[in-house]
Amino acid sequence: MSQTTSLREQKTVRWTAMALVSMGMLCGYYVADVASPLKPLLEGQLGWTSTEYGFYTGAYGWFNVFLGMLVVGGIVLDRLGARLTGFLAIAFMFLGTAAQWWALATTSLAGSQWLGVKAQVLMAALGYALFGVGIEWFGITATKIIVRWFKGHEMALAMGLQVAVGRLGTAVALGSGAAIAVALSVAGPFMVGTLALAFGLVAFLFFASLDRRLDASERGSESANPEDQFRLSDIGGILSDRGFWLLTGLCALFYSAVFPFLKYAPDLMVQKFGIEERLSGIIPSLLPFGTILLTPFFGNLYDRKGKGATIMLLGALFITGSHLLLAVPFLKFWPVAVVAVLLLGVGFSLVPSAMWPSVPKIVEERRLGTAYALIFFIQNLVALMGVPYLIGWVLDRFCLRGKETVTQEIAGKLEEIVRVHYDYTLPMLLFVLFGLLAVGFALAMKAEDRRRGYGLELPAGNVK
Ligand SMILES: NCCCC[C@H](N)C(=O)NCC(=O)O
Repeated sequence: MSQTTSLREQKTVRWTAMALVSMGMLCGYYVADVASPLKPLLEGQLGWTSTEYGFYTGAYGWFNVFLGMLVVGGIVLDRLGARLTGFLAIAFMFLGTAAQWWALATTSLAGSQWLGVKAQVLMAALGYALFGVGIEWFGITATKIIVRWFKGHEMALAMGLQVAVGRLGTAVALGSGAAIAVALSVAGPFMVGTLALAFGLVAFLFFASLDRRLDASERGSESANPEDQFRLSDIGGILSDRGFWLLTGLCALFYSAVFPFLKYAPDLMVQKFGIEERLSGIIPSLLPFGTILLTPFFGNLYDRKGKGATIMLLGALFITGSHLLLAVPFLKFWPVAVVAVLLLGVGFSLVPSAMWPSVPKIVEERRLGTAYALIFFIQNLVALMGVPYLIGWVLDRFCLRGKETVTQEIAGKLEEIVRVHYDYTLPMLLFVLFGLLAVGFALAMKAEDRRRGYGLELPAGNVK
């Protein structure tokens, strides 16, 4: 069968496939980040501490790391294909979000403890952990789908756009989460997320039928050639590559400076810049909004001009500078926060736009699902589980400045809530440290690329 008759050669069809898959990303990222603007409300209305919030938000990685679900996901993807893995992923996200909705809405858990933890906190955490499996499986599946549909075409642009659609979900979550919670209840944003994921599932079923047609147009299955089948022994091959480890290190450190920051950014706006709780997600939402245009822009630049390793280095420098600005204690005016968040947005666009399309330059296609899963595994362990918990613990242990009881209107009623005050200097310095370490890894990656000739500085069309 000649390449020209394949369905992927039709531009409209491959972009339709990309759009359908991106719906899952949109809804998934909304739920992933919707708790961030709720932190002050979880503390004020439900009596959570920062450590409990960090415990809950770090639960994202529990099953991925401790049950090895990310590696299982990579193997399921490479052996059973993207359609089944994608379907399971959205189903996990849906169930995990419904569980979080229930945990925050029910009164039946009030006052109970499970394993020494507030039952409500643990139930919400377990829901988030299941959701975390789903969104990570979906992330690696969507990336592999893009490689399959776009290789030899606009691959970095498509990956950039897919990430950008996800970031739109984050922006909507940050911008609207607190307002929905104030209007309905603190569980309200999770109800919206559950409904959105049902929609994402339907969109993915449409994609699956298109993908089946792609198979038919190529008269084969997703992995028709036995030579192309993934083998367990391939894991050793991936792990013995220094370039793979440098990219993984950069990924873990870069995302440690960004994703956990997003979990605390609305609270930082309240605590340091004096922004009203209801509006606390607005400035942080500029971050994902900025990346919506910039990530595909830099992805397109990488496709056409190359310079992937340089783009990653620049991105790491931008995030370090931005966190430094936010760490300075006397810079408390909200325009400083806007500038810093915009700088962070540039960094948050530069690194992923070059990092994810660089993986196929380092790892063979048949090993890609597992390679992405291994990278995400380390990222989950460090950036999505360890660091969010660490920041919550640091806040409670070293940064508490006092508490007061205030009256606030919630769902139309006046209620007394507790307002907790923190000094965010130390957590921000930790984010600066992660940025600096990411710069170190980006420099080492650039040197390794020169030595091994991965082609990270070359334009598209040079994938091995
Ligand atoms: N807040 C969503 C977390 C997604 C984590 C995922 N492992 C990932 O890194 N995706 C790529 C990205 O840049 O969002």
